[in-house]
Amino acid sequence: MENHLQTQDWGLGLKEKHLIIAGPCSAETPEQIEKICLDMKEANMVPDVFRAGIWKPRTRPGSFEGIGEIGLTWMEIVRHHLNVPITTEVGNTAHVESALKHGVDILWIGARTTVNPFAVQEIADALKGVDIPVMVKNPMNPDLELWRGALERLQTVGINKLAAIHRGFSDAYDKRFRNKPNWSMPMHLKRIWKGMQVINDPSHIVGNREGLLETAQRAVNFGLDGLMIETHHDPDNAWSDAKQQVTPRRLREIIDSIDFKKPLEAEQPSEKLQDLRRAVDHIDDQLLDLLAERFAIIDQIGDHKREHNLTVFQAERWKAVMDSRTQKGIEKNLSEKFMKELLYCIHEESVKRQEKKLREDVSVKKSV
Ligand SMILES: O=C(O)C(=O)C[C@]1(C(=O)O)C=C[C@@H](O)C=C1
Repeated sequence: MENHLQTQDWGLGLKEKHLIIAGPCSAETPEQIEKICLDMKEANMVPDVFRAGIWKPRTRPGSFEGIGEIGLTWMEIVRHHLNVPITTEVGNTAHVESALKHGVDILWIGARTTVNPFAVQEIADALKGVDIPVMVKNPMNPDLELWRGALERLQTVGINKLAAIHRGFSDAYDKRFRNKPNWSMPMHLKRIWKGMQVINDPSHIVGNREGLLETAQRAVNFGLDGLMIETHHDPDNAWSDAKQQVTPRRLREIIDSIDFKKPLEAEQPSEKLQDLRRAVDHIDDQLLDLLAERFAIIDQIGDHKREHNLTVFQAERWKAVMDSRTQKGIEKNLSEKFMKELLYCIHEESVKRQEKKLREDVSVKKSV
């Protein structure tokens, strides 16, 4: 599925790269909305898009679950002061109807909704025939197909103005993050869905104010297309997500500290870069030849195992291979994690190849 419209073609006057989406976690009162807008202007931090949560999915009942539809009437205040498009999260058909009634410019689907194809389909059905951009946050769990599937469900009903948001993934053990980032997943999404822009949401990834800059910078380094950062005039007293919101002034500092890299595609690579890339091409060719050679030998070992009735998986040998190669890799300045992942991958392929041969052999025997 491709040929969706990118942010710069949404008809909202947005740019292509490094969109800044900011605003409070939740709309609380008209006064709060106005104060945030005024502080944004004062700090010279008017975002490209203003965000405000109206309905908040909370983990447990009892905490503030959003102000509801009335908050949408306050968005006129934003239009008056900032004159930028407005986005809010929708989690069901009623939210969609209400958001459309009040002229919300961009919708987003949250992680807790993306995870449920029934819910996404209901929202998509409610949007049939409507011309509105929709951004889809990654599901709670790192499941690329589920993320892609949600975008496809929207495109199938005719929503063509699409973008994705990486807000990290729930992780029961790693408590360094509120939602652990998985940088390879948005990059993978961009690879399989050409032109898909991915906004990064460092607020939900780090869950505090201190780590925002570092995570935002990493997102830019990984080539993501924009940032969504929760912004409140008085973060400590925010009604939701108080710990991770920043003032417009602080947001200005964060944005000014980020080193926005140039997109390389836009210009001709220098002579030096071209030389270095040629060297990489050459090494990759050699790597592939060596891998092909290794697997040719693996196939011979497979034949031998079949003839001598040996199991494909050889735990002791494999442990020795893993340990020695990992150690050698570390000595050559390759990370242990990388070495282990690479070796697992190679081993899995070896086992699959040998096992396939064994199966073929069984089916030949059966047919004679
Ligand atoms: O040494 C073997 O028995 C092999 O088949 C090779 C190999 C490998 O890829 O290095 C593959 C499978 C075994 O579990 C152990 C090692």
